[in-house]
Amino acid sequence: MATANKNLSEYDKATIPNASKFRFGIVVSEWNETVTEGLYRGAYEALIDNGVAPNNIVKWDVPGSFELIYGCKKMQEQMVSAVIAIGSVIQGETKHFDFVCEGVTQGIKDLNVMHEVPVIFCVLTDNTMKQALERSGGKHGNKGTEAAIAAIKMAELRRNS
Ligand SMILES: Nc1c(NC[C@H](O)[C@H](O)[C@H](O)CO)[nH]c(=O)[nH]c1=O
Ligand SMILES: CC(=O)[C@@H](O)COP(=O)(O)O
Repeated sequence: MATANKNLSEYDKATIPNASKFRFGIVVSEWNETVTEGLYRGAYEALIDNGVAPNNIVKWDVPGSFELIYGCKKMQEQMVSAVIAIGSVIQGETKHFDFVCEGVTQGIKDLNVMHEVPVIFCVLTDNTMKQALERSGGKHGNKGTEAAIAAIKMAELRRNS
């Protein structure tokens, strides 16, 4: 289903585990900061809405989405239940977009394979700034909210497995 056919911010609280026992690390790219800070707000608010204490949310900033890989690796070493990687990659004039997107995708996948702490992929890969803004608190909702719910569910799965 395309994002255009669903609102990224919608969730049924009755289906979400209580997250008061969890601690989350959020690593945020500074590239396209208007977008990434909007994603962070969505994630933070959803975690709080589901019982996470403010002092159990740790935020680190990194220069760009490619640095999310190293930042999330180091965040996994903290005492956290799950990590959320937040970035916004927007197509420019060259193929750099393709390499950044592929590199970050593979890097975050590798972190999930190699280490115990789940890393949630909250990296927008858009053709335009308009698309990115629409998915970070605009008409399509907020992918940060979606990522926070995924983080809670994966933290619960890790706790029970
Ligand atoms: N163009 C975008 C970048 N590029 C920067 C890279 O992520 C990286 O920081 C640089 O190559 C140094 O290693 N990053 C984004 O997050 N979004 C972009 O649109
Ligand atoms: C994703 C990028 O690195 C890209 O936005 C950079 O723009 P350009 O391809 O025009 O150098």
